[in-house]
Formats: sequence, C-alpha cells, structure tokens
Amino acid sequence: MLDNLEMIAQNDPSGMFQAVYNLPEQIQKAYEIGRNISVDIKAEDIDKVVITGLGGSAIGGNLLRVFVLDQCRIPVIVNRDYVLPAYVDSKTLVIASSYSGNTEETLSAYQDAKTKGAKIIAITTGGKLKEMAEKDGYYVITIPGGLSPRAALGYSFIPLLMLFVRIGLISPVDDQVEETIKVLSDLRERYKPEVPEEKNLAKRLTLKLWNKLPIIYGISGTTEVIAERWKGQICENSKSPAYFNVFSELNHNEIVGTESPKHVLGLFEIVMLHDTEDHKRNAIRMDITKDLVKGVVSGVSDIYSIGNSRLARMFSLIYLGDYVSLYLATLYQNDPTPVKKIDILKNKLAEIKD
Ligand SMILES: O=P(O)(O)OC[C@H]1O[C@](O)(CO)[C@@H](O)[C@@H]1O
Repeated sequence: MLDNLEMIAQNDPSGMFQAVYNLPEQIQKAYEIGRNISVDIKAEDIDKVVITGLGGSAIGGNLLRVFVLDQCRIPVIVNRDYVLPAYVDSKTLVIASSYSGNTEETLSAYQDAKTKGAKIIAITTGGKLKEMAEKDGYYVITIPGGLSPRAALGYSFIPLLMLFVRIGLISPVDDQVEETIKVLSDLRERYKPEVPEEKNLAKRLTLKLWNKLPIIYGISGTTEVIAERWKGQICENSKSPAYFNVFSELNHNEIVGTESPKHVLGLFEIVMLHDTEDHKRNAIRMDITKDLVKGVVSGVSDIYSIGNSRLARMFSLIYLGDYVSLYLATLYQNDPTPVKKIDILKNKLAEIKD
C-alpha cells in the first residue's frame, strides 16, 4: 500500500518528504552556521542556561538539554511559557529560539529575559525576534528560512550544540556531527518511498500504527525527548493523535491504567525506543512492561538507535519517527505541511488583545 509512489506524491504537494530527505544536508549547513558563531560569553560568566521556545524549537532545546546531561556542569532548562522563572538573572544565558521569529510566547519570554537582565542570544530565521534582538544589541544566530519549523530541527539544534562548545560547556562535537550525517544519509536510502515495504522499516512500522493510537515510550536521559518528538511529528504531519511517556516514571502510574476499558486499550500500538546508553534498570523495566501489556494493547514494537556517537544515535531514532509520520499522513490522505487548526487558533488569539 505504501509502495504506491503516486499516492505519496499526491499527499505531499508541499514537499515535506523532500525536506525530511534533505536533513543530512541541513545538518551540514547548520554545522557551518554553528562554526561561525562568535559570541564572547564564557562558561564562567553564567551559572545556568534557559532555552525558551515552543513546538519544534522547544524540542531542539530539549534535545540539547538531554544531549549535554553527561557533560555540562550547569543546569540547562527549557522554558515553554510567556514568562521565565524567577531564578533567571544576570548569570543566566537565555536562548530565545523561534524559527519564524514570531511566536508570541517566545517574544514575551524574550522581553522578560531583558527585564531580568539575562545574557541573551536569539536563534531565528528573522521575524520580530531578529528585529528586536538586533535592535537591543544581542547576538543573533540567523538560520535559513523556508521550512516548517518542525522540519528545521537541524537548524534549531546543531547551532546551539556548537554554541555550547564555543562557550566551553561541552567538548567538541565535530566527529559526532560527521557520523550523524553519514548515518542519516544511509538511513534515508532505507526509509525513502522508493524502497518497498518488506525492506523498509519506516513503512512496516507505519502499517502497524495505522488506524491505531500510537503510544511512544522513551527512557529518561536518553530517548525521552525523542519520544516526544515522535508524538509531535505524528500529530502535526499525520493529523492524527499520538501520545508519549517516559520510563521509569510511567512504571509508577501509567502501567496500572491498562486494565479497562479493553476496547480502548486494544487500539494502543506501543513503540519502545531503545538506546545503548539507557540505564540498565530502565532497559529491564521496558522488557517487564512489555510482558505486562502484551495481549492487552494491540502491539508493541522495539526500535533501536543506530550509530556509535550519542548524536548519531539520537538522530537515527528521530529520523525514523519523521518518516513514519509522513507515511501515516499518506495513509490518512493528509498533506503533512499545513497545520490549519494552529492557524485558526493563532488568528483567533490575534483578535483578542489584553
Ligand atoms: O519555531 P517557531 O516559529 O517559534 O514555532 C514554534 C512552533 O509553533 C508552530 O509554528 C505552531 O504554532 C509550530 O509548528 C512550531 O513548532
């Protein structure tokens, strides 16, 4: 069914498949942008980093938070609100991340960062954020426009990673970026529409999730944000629901909610994301949980990261989720690009001034 290339083309008039296919090139360009960052902030000038953004931009920040967990000696926090926490001060680096540069919560948080006297860096394609940050004299990392924010994860994540290296918060990542580009370039030749179902993991997994409720499980400290990314991509690209949760937390509550109602649970199709750096006890928890829910839910699939470096493994899982969300969109006959409900919401919000 997913081998019908004409059907895929019809449901992707705006080229989201192409944007996903181009992720390795995007990461290469993002890396070059990152290498040219020339801020004069030093690690000793700051005692925490707050990345403020929404949706795809928040995911970029959140991936960074997890990526640096084993190295960075100061807290990295992601803020998705109009305001920043009270602990933001002159020793805080606030990174305002908005692909469009016009997301109202991010613009408001940017103003709050100014009021609180934080050190500020903006990452954006333009919009009001770039205008304000340049006028206020803050450093702006300008990334290329023309994509949906969720298709620009390379641009919203890699330059921030390079910024962390530049500031001295983490060690260089050049080899990891290189490996990531290689791994993704290989994976796209395995996941692309021309590869038939029997050889294409992305298509086979999509067929399991089709007409079901995808539940994506990650593990704290490794795949937690990737599970969230899968959920977001399925919702925005496929226009269908999906949920995610994280081990071990879900073992302390969600696991109990698997007895009734049976007809609803029977629609749950679980995807468990695995990584070589998962805490051993969490890996065991995943196995036990699988046994506990088998026969109750529709099915459980185990997906393993590919590659040696942390970065390559992270992106290998993200990439599969991106392709799955596009194939699901195809099966539901939805164009992955437009997000009409968000547009309606934004228009209604614009009518209401406070
Ligand atoms: O990166 P931006 O442009 O601030 O957008 C944030 C999020 O807002 C949306 O544009 C929708 O409101 C998402 O698609 C996006 O991920």
